[in-house]
Amino acid sequence: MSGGGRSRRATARDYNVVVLGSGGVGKSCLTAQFVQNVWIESYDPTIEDSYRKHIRINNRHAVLEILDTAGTDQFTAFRELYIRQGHGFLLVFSITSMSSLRELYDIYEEIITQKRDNRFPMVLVGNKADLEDDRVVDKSIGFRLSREWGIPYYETSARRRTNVHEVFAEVTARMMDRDRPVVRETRPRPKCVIL
Ligand SMILES: Nc1nc2c(ncn2[C@@H]2O[C@H](COP(=O)(O)OP(=O)(O)OP(=O)(O)O)[C@@H](O)[C@H]2O)c(=O)[nH]1
Repeated sequence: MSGGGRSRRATARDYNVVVLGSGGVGKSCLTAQFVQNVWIESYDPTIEDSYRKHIRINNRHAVLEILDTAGTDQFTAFRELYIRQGHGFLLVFSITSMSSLRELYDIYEEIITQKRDNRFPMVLVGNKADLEDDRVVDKSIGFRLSREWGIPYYETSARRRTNVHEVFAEVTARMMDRDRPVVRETRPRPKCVIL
């Protein structure tokens, strides 16, 4: 490293964020909105996509390597590998599908078992919150589960760009907090907008 002051970017830490959840819940749309500010109307099942994005949280800079995973059943074999790579996870379901929420139970268990840590950085994400008329998962269920798991719950709409940045900011803040030794400063929580 050259003399003089190190740039802020040079001190940035890389984090792997893995976006998990069943097929069609909106993992790719959330990721595309966060990384590229674009909305994707069509459904093209993902095999695996990764993105790189710089983010600044409470004056600290991080580089996120975001892995948008496949939700369809034939790819569950890869989940162990995804989990091994992750420093933080977005657990995504659709508020229009109770089964998509149920499928997260196994994923959550797999994470805490593999990481041997039930405080691992994770955020529970109820997507498609713009489809209120089709809602089958009540907000109270999401909040109850998030309390049980000890992780935050956000409702998002990739379509309307609601809370998209917030969920990535929240998991990043948690990954950063985890890196800190002993004394933790209190940080303002990223604002959560519930639709
Ligand atoms: N109304 C609405 N539709 C959404 C939202 N997010 C995603 N969708 C739609 O849901 C469909 C599936 O979205 P994807 O982002 O491809 O879902 P995925 O979870 O990545 O699916 P897999 O790749 O199969 O795992 C697409 O037609 C999207 O346009 C949302 O917030 N609101």
